[in-house]
Amino acid sequence: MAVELPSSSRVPAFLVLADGSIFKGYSIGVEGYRGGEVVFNTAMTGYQEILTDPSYCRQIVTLTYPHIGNVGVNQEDEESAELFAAGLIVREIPRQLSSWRAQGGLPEYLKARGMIAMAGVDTRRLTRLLREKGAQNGCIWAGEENIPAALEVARTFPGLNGMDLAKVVSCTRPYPWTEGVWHLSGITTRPEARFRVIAYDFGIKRNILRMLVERGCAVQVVPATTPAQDVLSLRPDGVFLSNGPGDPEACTYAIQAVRELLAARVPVFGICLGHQLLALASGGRTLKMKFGHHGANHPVLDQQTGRVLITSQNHGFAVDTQDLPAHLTVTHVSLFDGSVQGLARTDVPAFSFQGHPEACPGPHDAAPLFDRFIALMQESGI
Ligand SMILES: NC(=O)CC[C@H](N)C(=O)O
Repeated sequence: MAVELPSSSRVPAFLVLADGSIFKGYSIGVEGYRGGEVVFNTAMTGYQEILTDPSYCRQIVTLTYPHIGNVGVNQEDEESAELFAAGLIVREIPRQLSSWRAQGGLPEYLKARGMIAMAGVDTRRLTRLLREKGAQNGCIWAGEENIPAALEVARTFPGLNGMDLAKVVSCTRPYPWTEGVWHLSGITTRPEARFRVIAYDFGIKRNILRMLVERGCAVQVVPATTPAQDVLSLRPDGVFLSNGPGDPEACTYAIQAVRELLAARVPVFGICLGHQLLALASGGRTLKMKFGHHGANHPVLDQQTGRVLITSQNHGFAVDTQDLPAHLTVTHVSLFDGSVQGLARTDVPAFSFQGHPEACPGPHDAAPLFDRFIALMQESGI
């Protein structure tokens, strides 16, 4: 049951889009304002994973599912140490939590972590607008109303095109991922490490690191700007390219590094931004999508097996299908719009996926792609 706060104690909040549209509601986070690109996500679960996914840096996220916060928050569901989204917009916040895993409520968490967020918004109207016009720049504002000032912030936000944000969210120093594998029983185990993997942190999510460790990888995470020679000098069995925010074309240093790694024939696996970087380093191109893919039920066709995978997605750029170089094979396509969802190099051991095989809370249909990376390292090591 949702128990609403008395409206007199609510701080007003509003969203203004660059096209002048206004959405009013009330604050469920801290007071202040932020500009960003407004995107909608259709997932019914995983709001905490979304807020802490570094790929949402500079994006204001609206969730189409109307009740957000029902299961509260807990430490284990964070995909990184920070709340990276620029803002959160929901229809309704239930005041009563129902989960044995909850360690606290969402509004308290948003406030403690300095997030600007609002509820009471007609998220269906907002989503329809974004679908029709495409992702919009906007300003989320919590506190005393000042529409002209918010409109100015929305209109001066430069947009994500050309923005290199991987460098902004990446770790600044290399570190080993030391966490073991937890089990619901409360026991933590550490599978024997058989492969040395270097993971580029362009905005890496913790569940990726967990899935690599579960499969016998010892993982060293390195900053986004690490030169390929530094990575190769560690003689890794494989290199992982993480997800991350912003425009992939703007990450010129990473594109160069991936090119050198491919030339060295080290096994490479890329997810989302990592997939786009693999394409760019291989001579492909990327483009900005109208409103992107953000959800947890996107059907993707595996062209090799004919199987359909239900996948989690979060991207606003995509690999251009036009003029793909001959050494890139399209392994997966979106059944929503035919966009490229998976690539493999025909000449060197490298492949990538646009969606999220690590999706936590799922779906898990694409998880076997991690096993494919293990197999690739195994074959290459012989
Ligand atoms: N989740 C991601 O890695 C997103 C990749 C890229 N920033 C995009 O929007 O397409």
